[in-house]
Amino acid sequence: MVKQKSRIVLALGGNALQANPKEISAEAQIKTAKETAKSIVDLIEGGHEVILAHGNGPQVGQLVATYETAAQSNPSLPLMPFPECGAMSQGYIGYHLQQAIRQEMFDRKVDKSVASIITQVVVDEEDEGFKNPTKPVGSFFTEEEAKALIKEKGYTMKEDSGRGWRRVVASPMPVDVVEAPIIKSIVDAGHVVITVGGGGVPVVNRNGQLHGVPAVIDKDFASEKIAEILDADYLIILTAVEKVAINFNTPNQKELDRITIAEAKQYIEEGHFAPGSMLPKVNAAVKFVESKAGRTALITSLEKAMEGIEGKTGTIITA
Ligand SMILES: Nc1ncnc2c1ncn2[C@@H]1O[C@H](COP(=O)(O)OP(=O)(O)O)[C@@H](O)[C@H]1O
Ligand SMILES: NC(=O)OP(=O)(O)O
Repeated sequence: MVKQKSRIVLALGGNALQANPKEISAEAQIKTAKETAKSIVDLIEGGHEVILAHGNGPQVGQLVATYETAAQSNPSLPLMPFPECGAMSQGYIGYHLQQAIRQEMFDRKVDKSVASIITQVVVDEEDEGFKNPTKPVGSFFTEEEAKALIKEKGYTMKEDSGRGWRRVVASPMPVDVVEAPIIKSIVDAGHVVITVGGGGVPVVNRNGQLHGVPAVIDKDFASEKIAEILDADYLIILTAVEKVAINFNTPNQKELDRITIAEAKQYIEEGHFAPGSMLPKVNAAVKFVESKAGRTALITSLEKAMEGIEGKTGTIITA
């Protein structure tokens, strides 16, 4: 599917960072990042320009909750706001990916550098997303545990795609990527960049000054935004499933191979994709393909990334 020497924005889903979503430890993430790096360096070795984005839902939720728990037992400890936790998550996830990719490139004698950029993403203060929290973060809970957390901490909690209950937070749409010129210069220089981690730290522009806001941008939409800005040829969203399905999790489930944006929009309208999980991926793919002629999006699993790129599997979204 992918032409030689393409510019590809690769959005890494949660399973590219933790094999087990219930275990959000540094050790587990380092191990998974090493596996993930292999698929990424396959692409780089294939001559493509790769821009990496990644999620942070489990990590940012864990960081915020850890500070809350610490402050409960010791009120002299400060709470850490969402934007700061978002920046921390970008830092340590980027560090794990950087180490893994650097090593994999070194082992394969690929002469490139890799760096992550703490990326700020501008959002609109009036975005409807601030009124209706939709972005699942942190760990999974049972319904009973979730109800206790709603009562005790005032969290908004929702069921997440049949996998359990999670805290949900505001998720405004990305408007612009503050560090885009630096990101572009790294890509143009032939190096590998990790950016818009966790969708980027959400900031609002008040009279020219940037202020962090408590929200978590969806990394699929932020990946789409940077893909447009960098004039990428492909947006590839890697997640836990090989293909997008209609009638998902029902006896009539049908996996989709190649769909047009018109078909994708029809399936969205019919409610086939779960909000907070598959829906933003399909919406981001549609937005990217619509943004300029010749752009293609692919949604597949990390394990099948190379086959997907060769056009052998995954769900391909074209004009
Ligand atoms: N229609 C659908 N087709 C395929 N997967 C779906 C669909 N609707 C919901 N899902 C779920 O969405 C998940 C991907 O979303 P999520 O786990 O939030 O992504 P990420 O990999 O970015 O963390 C899949 O693993 C699957 O469980
Ligand atoms: N920020 C974000 O979209 O994270 P996840 O992909 O982990 O949900």
